[in-house]
Amino acid sequence: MSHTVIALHCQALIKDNIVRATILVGDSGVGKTSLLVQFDQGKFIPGSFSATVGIGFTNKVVTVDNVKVKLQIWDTAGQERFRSVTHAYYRDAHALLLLYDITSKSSFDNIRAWLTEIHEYAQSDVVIMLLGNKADMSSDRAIRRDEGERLAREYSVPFMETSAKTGVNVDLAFTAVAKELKHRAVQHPSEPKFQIHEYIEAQKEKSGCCSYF
Ligand SMILES: Nc1nc2c(ncn2[C@@H]2O[C@H](COP(=O)(O)OP(=O)(O)OP(=O)(O)O)[C@@H](O)[C@H]2O)c(=O)[nH]1
Repeated sequence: MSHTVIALHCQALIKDNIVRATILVGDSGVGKTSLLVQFDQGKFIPGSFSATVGIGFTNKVVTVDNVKVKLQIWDTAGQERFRSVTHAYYRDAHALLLLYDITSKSSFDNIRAWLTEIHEYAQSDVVIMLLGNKADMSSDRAIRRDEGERLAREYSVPFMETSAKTGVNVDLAFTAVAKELKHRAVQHPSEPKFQIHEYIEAQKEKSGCCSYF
């Protein structure tokens, strides 16, 4: 087969474009903007913290099983005074990444309040993922990994620890969400139901991620 034919064949396999809105929420300073910059540009900008004002926006395409999933990612401001702006975006969100900072007990304690808000304003079938960010800062850790796991189990949501600084699990978090959204949109009858928890565990094992923490 010539290169041209192979290219055309591959293009034909990319059947659908799925566009899905994903929003990042959590207390101010937990690392939402940094996580998005790491996912989008593969870099971490250290230095002074500049809080998001209102809302930021980035488009990112993830190819899942030959289907392009365009994630429209909304980076919300964690500060209380922007909360009404954030609420307006919940309704249209297909997925929500909810972050706390593993070095901040208050950001973890506030997760229950965030989940209450999400259940009040978002669609009932929204995909939610809980992320414990700043996993590279193990010497300042205030929340053990098993505490994050337990909270996630209580709310039946997938969980992982991430580091926007080192990039650990950042791609995995967004890819797992994109896969779940793709499978919900394009589910072939012969395909078994996608299990996001199983996918995450299998990927973590493959990368040996968790020994980093
Ligand atoms: N060590 C470390 N620092 C991080 C990580 N993620 C973010 N930070 C730092 O934490 C601070 C806050 O990060 P942001 O990404 O601005 O936090 P945010 O959640 O977007 O904050 P708001 O915009 O106010 O809601 C910055 O100084 C970042 O450099 C991480 O994974 N590891």
